[in-house]
Amino acid sequence: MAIDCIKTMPSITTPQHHPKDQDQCKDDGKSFVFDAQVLRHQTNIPQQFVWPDHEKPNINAPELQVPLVDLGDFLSGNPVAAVEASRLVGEACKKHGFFLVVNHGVDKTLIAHAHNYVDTFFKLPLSEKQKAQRKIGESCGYASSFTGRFSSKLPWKETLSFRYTAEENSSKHIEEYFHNRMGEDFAEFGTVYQDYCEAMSTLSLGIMELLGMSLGVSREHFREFFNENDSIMRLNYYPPCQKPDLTLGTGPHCDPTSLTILHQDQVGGLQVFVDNEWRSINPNFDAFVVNIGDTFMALSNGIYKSCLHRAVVNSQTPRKSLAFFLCPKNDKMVTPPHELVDTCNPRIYPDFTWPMLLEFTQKHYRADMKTLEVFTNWLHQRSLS
Ligand SMILES: C=C1C[C@]23C[C@@]1(O)CC[C@H]2[C@@]12CC[C@H](O)[C@@](C)(C(=O)O1)[C@H]2[C@@H]3C(=O)O
Ligand SMILES: O=C(O)CCC(=O)C(=O)O
Ligand SMILES: [Fe+2]
Repeated sequence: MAIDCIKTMPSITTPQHHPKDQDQCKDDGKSFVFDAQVLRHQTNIPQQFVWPDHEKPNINAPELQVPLVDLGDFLSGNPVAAVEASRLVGEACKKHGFFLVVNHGVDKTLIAHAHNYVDTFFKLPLSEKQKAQRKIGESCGYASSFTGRFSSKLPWKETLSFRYTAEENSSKHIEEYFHNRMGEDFAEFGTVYQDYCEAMSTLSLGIMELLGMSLGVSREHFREFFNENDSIMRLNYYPPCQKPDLTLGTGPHCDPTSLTILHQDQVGGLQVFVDNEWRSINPNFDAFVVNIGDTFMALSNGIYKSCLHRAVVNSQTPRKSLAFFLCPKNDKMVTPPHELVDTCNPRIYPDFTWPMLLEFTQKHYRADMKTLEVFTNWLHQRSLS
């Protein structure tokens, strides 16, 4: 039996949000396990994975072609390239909140290794993967679907998430984490993701310069804000599904984090919502997909959009993606720079810290396309009571 239990998640009620709308958990005392080795062959998928008709995917959504932002010349200080890259990024972030970067400077062999080790981990027997099991209320560890938290609209995927902290004198904590959780055989695994996260953190600081420039703020402002960051790395593994048109690998959502740097393998499945329709972003090994998340939308005073996206699955081939979620250090106040606020553009979101929003999505609200709006109302209500 592949599935058996559900746990309770505290729910909140605000004028904008009713727990029922989000299909939060009921507490019937049972527990689900998403065992991909079993489920990938089932032609009748469990009801918990069947999404409502209005959210069912078009697995053949039309491709969206977007201009590639060339970071090579920008990062090496070419002023003409900087103006062009900043124009493209500004346009994209105001419209839909994502863009693709090439010539990013990240070693291709490192990216390939990072993908290979996703296979290594997810092909392990369930009991081995569970050595790194994510606990309820935590954002790190192994999670098979979302089975401990929700009873419906479950994503057809497994994930492995871990923290990456960039600060002066920070140790090789990812190596230690895997060594402690998974044993000595995982030493090299830890080294690869330590190196990958360091490369992602460096790349995200370069992109922060570009975002600062494109918003008319100094190049340094957001780079400094994120220089020390407390980020999350997530490995997504989507097993084949015999009913890919009934379910979703990842439901429609905006990332609550600041900036996501995503690398998808050659299988395809990422879709973004642009001009009122879902469009596919075809895989490109040379490119990273960069999404604006809710926290950066707040930092830009709503000028840049948090990207609405989802992932579909297929009946044949497992799919992998590597997601680095850039997050500010815990004590940083998320507040827009003064250049982005004036009488014509008053503040849209109240000040908050990243741990407040993270806790909101872990304890009170299942991240979707309205997270930032509901969180804002929740903060306002709390400050009145
Ligand atoms: C199907 C889903 C997976 C997801 C929760 C959701 O209902 C829709 C949003 C997804 C998301 C995006 C942000 C975070 O990465 C995440 C952990 C979250 O809180 O919402 C994921 C969830 C996931 O990947 O499991
Ligand atoms: O796998 C993908 O392409 C998207 C994953 C995603 O959106 C996420 O992990 O937040
Ligand atoms: Fe996402």
